[in-house]
Amino acid sequence: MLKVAVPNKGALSEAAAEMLAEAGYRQRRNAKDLVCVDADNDVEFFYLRPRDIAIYVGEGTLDAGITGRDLLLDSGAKADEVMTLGFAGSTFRFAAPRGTLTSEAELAGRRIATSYPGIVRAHLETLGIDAQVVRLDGAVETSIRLGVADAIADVVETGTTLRQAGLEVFGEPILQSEALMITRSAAEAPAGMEVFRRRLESVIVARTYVMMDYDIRVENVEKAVGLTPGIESPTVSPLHREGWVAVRAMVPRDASQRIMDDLYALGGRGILVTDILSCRI
Ligand SMILES: Nc1ncnc2c1ncn2[C@@H]1O[C@H](COP(=O)(O)OP(=O)(O)OP(=O)(O)O)[C@@H](O)[C@H]1O
Ligand SMILES: O=P(O)(O)OC[C@H]1O[C@H](OP(=O)(O)OP(=O)(O)O)[C@H](O)[C@@H]1O
Ligand SMILES: [Mg+2]
Repeated sequence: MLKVAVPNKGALSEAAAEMLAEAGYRQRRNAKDLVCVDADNDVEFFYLRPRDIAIYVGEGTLDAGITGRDLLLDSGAKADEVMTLGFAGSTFRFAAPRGTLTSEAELAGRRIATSYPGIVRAHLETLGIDAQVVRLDGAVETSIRLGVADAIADVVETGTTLRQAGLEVFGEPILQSEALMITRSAAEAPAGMEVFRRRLESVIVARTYVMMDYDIRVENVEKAVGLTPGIESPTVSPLHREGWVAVRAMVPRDASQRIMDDLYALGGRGILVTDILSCRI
């Protein structure tokens, strides 16, 4: 049975469970359950602290996991990104009280609070800066006011938490993070891994693309297909009406309105957009 680690709480947990459910996997009913066996699909899900997931996968105790790139890098575990999952996007950045620090060089000799000491130490080393790293479990934004640090390095999404704490980012972003599927480095894929990967990929594609159908005059079909090239190649079928064809292609969801405008301007009519429920491409 394939063993998969899923975040049991925090920013990744709900979106990960939703994605797995959409991929047709059974998920726990109760937020306190630690394990959920999906016997029909031959997968066992383990609900673990997001921070621990890369460690289990890196050790080979579990076959695959869902975690954040920042957590994977901070852990130093021997696990690799298989694919990005399209949620929990964030930036990892230095911040300090407004108007105090303006560049990384000013961190020399200061205290930096973070829940990600592995990333911060490695980054300071790359920059050649000697500073003290103070490891905290969370809510690091408060640490400066409470006097244990001069700056922080933390996850920033909207920036609301920083603003509320009177802090502002400075220097270059340390890294871009997002949710990932990870597996053990250099391990042979166990049975069922490829099916698991494909199912997650199918959810991402179904979320990212929509199906577009339209009718167009034959003489404009090449131009129209240029706007809707699809993933492999669009389907072009004859219409009963002389001189017209019907075209069907997958298009990126976020570009669909613009593509419809362009198709309409080209003479496309009966342009329909539908959701893709699931797919294999
Ligand atoms: N506001 C956010 N927006 C997007 N991603 C976030 C946000 N906060 C955290 N993350 C991401 O979620 C992942 C895990 O963070 P999370 O805060 O859920 O775990 P944790 O801090 O270990 O647990 P907890 O906060 O429950 O103590 C990381 O990859 C992080 O980048
Ligand atoms: O830029 P924002 O949109 O405000 O989001 C970023 C905040 O979200 C996370 O906190 P979380 O709720 O996980 O608390 P924690 O710091 O205790 O982990 C992260 O650690 C930041 O504090
Ligand atoms: Mg957190």
